[in-house]
Amino acid sequence: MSATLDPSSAAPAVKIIDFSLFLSEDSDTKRSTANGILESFKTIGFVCLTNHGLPQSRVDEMFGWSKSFFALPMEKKILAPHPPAGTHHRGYSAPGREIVVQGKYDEETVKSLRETNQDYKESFESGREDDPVMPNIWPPENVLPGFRQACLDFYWTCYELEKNILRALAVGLGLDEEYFIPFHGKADSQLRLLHYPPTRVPEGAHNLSRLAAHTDFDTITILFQDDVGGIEVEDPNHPGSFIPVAPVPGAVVVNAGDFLAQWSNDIIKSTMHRVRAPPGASVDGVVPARYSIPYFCACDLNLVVDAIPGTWSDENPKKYEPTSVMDYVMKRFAAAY
Ligand SMILES: O=C(O)CCC(=O)C(=O)O
Ligand SMILES: [Fe+2]
Repeated sequence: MSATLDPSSAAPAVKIIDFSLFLSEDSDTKRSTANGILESFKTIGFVCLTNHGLPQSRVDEMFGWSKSFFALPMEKKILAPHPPAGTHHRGYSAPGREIVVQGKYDEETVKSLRETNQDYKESFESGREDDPVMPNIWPPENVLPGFRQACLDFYWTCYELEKNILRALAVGLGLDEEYFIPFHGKADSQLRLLHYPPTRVPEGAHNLSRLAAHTDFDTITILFQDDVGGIEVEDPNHPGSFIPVAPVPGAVVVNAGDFLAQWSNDIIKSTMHRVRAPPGASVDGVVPARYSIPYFCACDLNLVVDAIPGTWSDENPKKYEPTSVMDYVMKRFAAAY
């Protein structure tokens, strides 16, 4: 049912679980698969799911749209500008320096990026079209015809997978399979397209950072990645030491966010992760581009949630007060931008 990515390492590698076993009709198989997923969330906060039911052709298509969007000239991409405030997290964010986008990588630039640990990426964020809190910001339709609809279609496809993973978590926690669904009924999620441009690695330099270590602050994140690699997860037993999550064809990487950790009274872990230019991936000193697509699943913003039943007891009391999702999420968005 499951395997580890790096059996030779003492670190608890991220488990690979065949999600079709949860989707099966057999209740024992379902339960043991759900238990495996929950166990991964409790130990390392990450799991890799194969056979998750979202057709690979849809994923490939979305990566195609992402490449087309990021390949547009800068003056077109900034027609969908991310607003200055992080609390309206939609639209296009350029890399810290335009020189990076234009592909002029001089050693000084790379060095200073590395020293300041500046994230070396560009992104495009979208959500559901009728979101009153964060309306979408699209490029004009004629800039990339079909892009808007493709993002929306993929968003709703991810929402189906989100609900199935939430069902597995509920079963793992011994709750009714539908427990988490009404908390995520509005689909207040966010689809993020990410492009890490090719990077020249100066001679002697190691471990170029593409995305600084952070935790996500949602319920769960579903990550689609290309085959370049580079995402790494902090080893819970050795803080400061990171474990690579190798790309598995057709799989998604799923991780718990801070909101779920808190909601679960901290029995589930939200683990630090980062993206680095994978060592050994460079060709003539240039690390290839990385494309990834995280889909962040959040609770409905209008709700107030209290600790999940079964995660607290007299011996292990609730650690947190009931929390307004809107307050929690907005504070984090404001701080992140
Ligand atoms: O690009 C990746 O694989 C990671 C993205 C990520 O962790 C994030 O956007 O929060
Ligand atoms: Fe993340």
